[in-house]
Amino acid sequence: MKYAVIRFPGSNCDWDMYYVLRDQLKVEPIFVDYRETNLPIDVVAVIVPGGFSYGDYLRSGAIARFAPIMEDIKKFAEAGNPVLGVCNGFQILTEAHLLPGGLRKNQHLEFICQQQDLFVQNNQTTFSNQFKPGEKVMMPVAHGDGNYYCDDVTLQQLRTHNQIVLTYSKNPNGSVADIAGIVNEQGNVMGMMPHPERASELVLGGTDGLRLFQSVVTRQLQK
Ligand SMILES: NC(=O)CC[C@H](N)C(=O)O
Repeated sequence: MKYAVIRFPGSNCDWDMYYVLRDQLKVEPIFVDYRETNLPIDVVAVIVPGGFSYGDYLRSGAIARFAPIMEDIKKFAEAGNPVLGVCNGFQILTEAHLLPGGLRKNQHLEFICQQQDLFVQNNQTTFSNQFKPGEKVMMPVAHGDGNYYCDDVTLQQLRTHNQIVLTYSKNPNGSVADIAGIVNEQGNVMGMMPHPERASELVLGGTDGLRLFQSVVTRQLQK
């Protein structure tokens, strides 16, 4: 039962993620290099961590999506397995079309790094079942390109299928409909700009992020 943390050139939240999975969540994490073509057979969840893959050149996540490991991540996702992208991971998953929409430069064109209040809009997903509906939670954001955009038709689809999981209580970046995190229509792929791995220990200011990871474990134990 391994949790794969994918590493690209420029990933920088990989160790934070590994540490939280191992020491706080008590599951077995492994790093998987972007040059690999196959995920190890005993992987039960994939996490694409934050960072600046390929220096954010061209557009955040736009180069990483062509990395060899992405083909197998797509197959893994299509088979219904959980895939979570955080920050740059979210950007990579939209660029790879595993999630709809895209991430643009923050409206005010500045990098933001701050604690952020969020609302849980859907607590029925693989990634949010340990929250109460409408609950206010806190996780930090740290991004320059966190401005989620999708067209009106896509937004309507997101709403119809209950795919909006997290919204900002005070929109920090100009995201459409205050969106901070979404799932795909099947509900097994999630992308979010806030960093749950930086909110998984009291010493870091809170443990709301840990409950997001615990949601994944809970869902797996129910299988
Ligand atoms: N913390 C991160 O993952 C940063 C994400 C991204 N490279 C940005 O600045 O928007």
